Amino acid sequence: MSRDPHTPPHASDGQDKFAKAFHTAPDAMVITDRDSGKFLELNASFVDRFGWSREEALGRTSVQLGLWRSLDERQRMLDKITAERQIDGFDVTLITRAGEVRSARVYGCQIEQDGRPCLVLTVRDMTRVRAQESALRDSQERLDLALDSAQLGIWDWHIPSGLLYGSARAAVLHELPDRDFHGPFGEFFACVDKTDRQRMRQAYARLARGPENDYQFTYRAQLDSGEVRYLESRARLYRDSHGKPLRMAGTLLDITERVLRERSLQASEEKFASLFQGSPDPICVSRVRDGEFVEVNPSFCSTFGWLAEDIIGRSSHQVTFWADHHQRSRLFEQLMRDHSLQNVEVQFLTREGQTITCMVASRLIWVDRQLCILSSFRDVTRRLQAEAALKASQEKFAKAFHSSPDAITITERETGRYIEVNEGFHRLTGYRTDEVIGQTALGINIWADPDERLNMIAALNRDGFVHHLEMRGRHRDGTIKTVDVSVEPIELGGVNCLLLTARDTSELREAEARIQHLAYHDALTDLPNRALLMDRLKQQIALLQRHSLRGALLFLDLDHFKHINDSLGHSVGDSILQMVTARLEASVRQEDTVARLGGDEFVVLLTGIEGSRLETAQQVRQLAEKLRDLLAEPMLLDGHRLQITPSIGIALIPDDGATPDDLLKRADIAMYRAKDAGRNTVQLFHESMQQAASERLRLENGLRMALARREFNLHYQPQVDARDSRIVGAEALLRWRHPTRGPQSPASFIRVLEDSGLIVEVGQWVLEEACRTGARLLAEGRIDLENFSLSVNISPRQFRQSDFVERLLALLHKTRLPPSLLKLEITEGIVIQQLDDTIARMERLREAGVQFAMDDFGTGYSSLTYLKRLPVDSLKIDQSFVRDAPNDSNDAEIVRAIVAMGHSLGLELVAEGVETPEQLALLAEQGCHLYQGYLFSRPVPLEDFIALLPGREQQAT
Ligand SMILES: Nc1nc2c(ncn2[C@@H]2O[C@@H]3COP(=O)(O)O[C@H]4[C@@H](O)[C@H](n5cnc6c(=O)[nH]c(N)nc65)O[C@@H]4COP(=O)(O)O[C@H]3[C@H]2O)c(=O)[nH]1
Repeated sequence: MSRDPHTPPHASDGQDKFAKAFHTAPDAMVITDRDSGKFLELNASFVDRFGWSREEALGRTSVQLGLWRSLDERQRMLDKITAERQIDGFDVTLITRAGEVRSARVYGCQIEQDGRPCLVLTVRDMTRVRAQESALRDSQERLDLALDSAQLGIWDWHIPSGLLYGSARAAVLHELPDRDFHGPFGEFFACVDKTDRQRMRQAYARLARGPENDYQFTYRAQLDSGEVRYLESRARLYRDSHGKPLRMAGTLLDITERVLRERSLQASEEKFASLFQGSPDPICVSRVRDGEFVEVNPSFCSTFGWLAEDIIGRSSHQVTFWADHHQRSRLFEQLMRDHSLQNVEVQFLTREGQTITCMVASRLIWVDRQLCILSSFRDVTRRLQAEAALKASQEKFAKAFHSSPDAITITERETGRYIEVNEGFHRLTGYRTDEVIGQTALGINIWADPDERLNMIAALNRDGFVHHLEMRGRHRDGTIKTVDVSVEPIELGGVNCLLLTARDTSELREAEARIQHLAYHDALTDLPNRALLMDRLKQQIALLQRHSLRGALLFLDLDHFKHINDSLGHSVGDSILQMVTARLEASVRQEDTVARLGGDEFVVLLTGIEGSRLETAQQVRQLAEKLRDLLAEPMLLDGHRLQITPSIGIALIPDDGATPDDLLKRADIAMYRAKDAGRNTVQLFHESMQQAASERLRLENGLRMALARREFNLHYQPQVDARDSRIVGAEALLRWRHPTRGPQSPASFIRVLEDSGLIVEVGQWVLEEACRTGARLLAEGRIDLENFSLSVNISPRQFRQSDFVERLLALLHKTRLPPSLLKLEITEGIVIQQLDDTIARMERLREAGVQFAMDDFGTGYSSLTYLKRLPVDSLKIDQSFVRDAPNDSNDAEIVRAIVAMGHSLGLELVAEGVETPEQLALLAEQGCHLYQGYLFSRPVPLEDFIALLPGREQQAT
């Protein structure tokens, strides 16, 4: 570009040549006088560059021209030339005539010209170069700054030599010293993780194969500290003209933070995704713009019944998700305003249309640059239901608590203080709720027995609960009550409490005692009953045996009591039994037992009697006689003066039996014997009586089979009109012929039939047989409907059958016996019991034509009162009066009175048991002409009776 600036122009070497070079040099050149500094020569480039013309500059100095910005700089330059005789590129800053600042580099040397030391100076304008350099430097700095601020390191690998340049930053990133690296490739990348180095090689191999030249690779630098640094290398491969890799240069960036951030982001995204997917609560994302579901989790699907693919892409409106659209709009507005919603209770509809109540939380989020709503739901339907159920149950329990008839208290376990008591507690103790809350049971002295209280606490501590412990509690008025106590531990608001239930069992206990008493006592007389008697008897037998003492069992039966009961009514009967009780109790010792077995049967158990059997028997008999006399004392009841006599049977203990059953049976047997012996007597049991009792049993058993074996038949006793000895009727009388023992006495077997109840069945048979006979006699013309009646005895039990009337009418219908031919003989016993019912039955039968006769009239409590009301046709005068009437004026008087009564009531009179003409005469005298008795005929079998009847021809006449 220019000649060597060190070579000054030399006059002696051809002045023109040098001058030309001097003047045409592109750099500014001057020759100055060394000592004065004045310009001696200058070239055109100087004029060009500095603006001073040759004329202006020659003879003047650079200082005079104001070329220097810094005179110090000029001086340093001059000093350097002086010292070194030349300068080879001294950078200076000069100023042109126009004031422009120029960077220049000065070359120069000292020469001799005309004997004067001169300086030849070449001033090369470096302004542009400097500007370029500065710009370069600036851009380098900016690059460095950028790289630095980007934290980029740079590297440059010369592939053929394997040498690598790395910037200080790149070096530091590789944990190399903090300066530029110049060294082998391997050394630079020594810290790269082994596997990454392998990958790096592969990546380079791929790159080297071309055609790509850009390279990006992330690898891990293993630091000495054990940490790992992630570095991202971006580079470009430069190839030679043959395409062979020549150079590779690029940057290096520490992306550890980013990698870690990305990783944690990824982890958090995964976490969120798994939270979203795995959340037990339903979650959905819906778009604000159109309300469409963007994402739903599995719980959402299972809760609301939608498949994800069915609901995603559809709006909540389209799938009818909200139960209340107004609420939806309201909440949407609120969400838009507040950006979030917290725990709002909302009702949604499932796919099946079922309502589910949820607590909903929503907030706005951005998903793929779209504003969305993230909502999570908590299904509280069950909880609300459970809460409602709990509330209901709490209310129920509160109700139960307060309305319970039992006393219920809740106390704090630690202090024993009452927290709650109910109305039942008030009733039981007298304390009101407000008086006891905060108090303790001990404080208000609720428990009557401190030991019982301690027992309860011990049981509670031992078993954890108390169930049905009987305790005694104290009412505030001091009364003690038996209570059944149960205690359960409960927890209330984290506080250990005790729930105590106390039931007042005082009444229950009393009732139990009453029941117990009733079980062992007779309700009417409050005497021990059979069970208690047997119990005491058992004890006494053992006791007496142990002490070799004797005792006795007295069996009392009131004579004709049934009759009294029937005739005067139950209340009179009851009063009699109570009076008998009082009399019995008053006449025995405290240790003796008076018991009632039922009906009119009493038992007296006498104990602790000393002496032989004989002595005891005597003693007991005396007492029994005393009792008999006492009971026989008249009683005044309901205006009636009554006399009750007992029949008493005695069994001695242990002589007559070793068991309660045996003793009672034997006393009973003795009592029967007393009855048989005419009543109002005392009988001591004797072995022979056992036989009589056995006989009775045998009789009963025989009777049970008699009907089936056809052992019964009927005898007929004529009823006669004495005036013309005409048979006007007959009484059918039952007869029993035992297969081996022959005919049995009706007097004994009829009583057994009645006692055993067999009379109902047998009586029916009698009626049937009698009706058939009557019908036959009528059919055969042996009797006359107008002048004959057939009497049949009806026992009270038979008459009391509920369907007696219907049965009889049916029977009459069946046998075709005209009802008017039948006459039912009833006793006062039938009549008195339930008088109205009796009359009603009799009326019904009488309407059908059946007649009634009152049997045994005079023996009972024959009273005009009821006789007037009874629809009877005839009275039968009992044979006991008839028998003695001729000799006994008393009986004759009774007969007269009965006949008079009969006549005044318009009743027919039939006298029974007429055996003698005297009797008949007396009756006739009184005006009673109809009779029945041996005088005319005994009861006879049917054929014999028929024989007594007048022949048909006779009858017809
Ligand atoms: N000494 C004596 N006795 C005479 C005389 N004339 C009749 N008799 C007896 O007096 C009883 C009259 O019957 P009753 O008073 O109804 O007394 C009857 C009656 O109450 C009852 N009876 C008899 N047959 C039946 C029956 O089929 N059903 C029911 N329920 N009771 C019957 O048995 C009782 C006794 O019957 P019988 O032993 O047959 O005794 C009969 C009869 O044989 C006489 O001149 N002198």
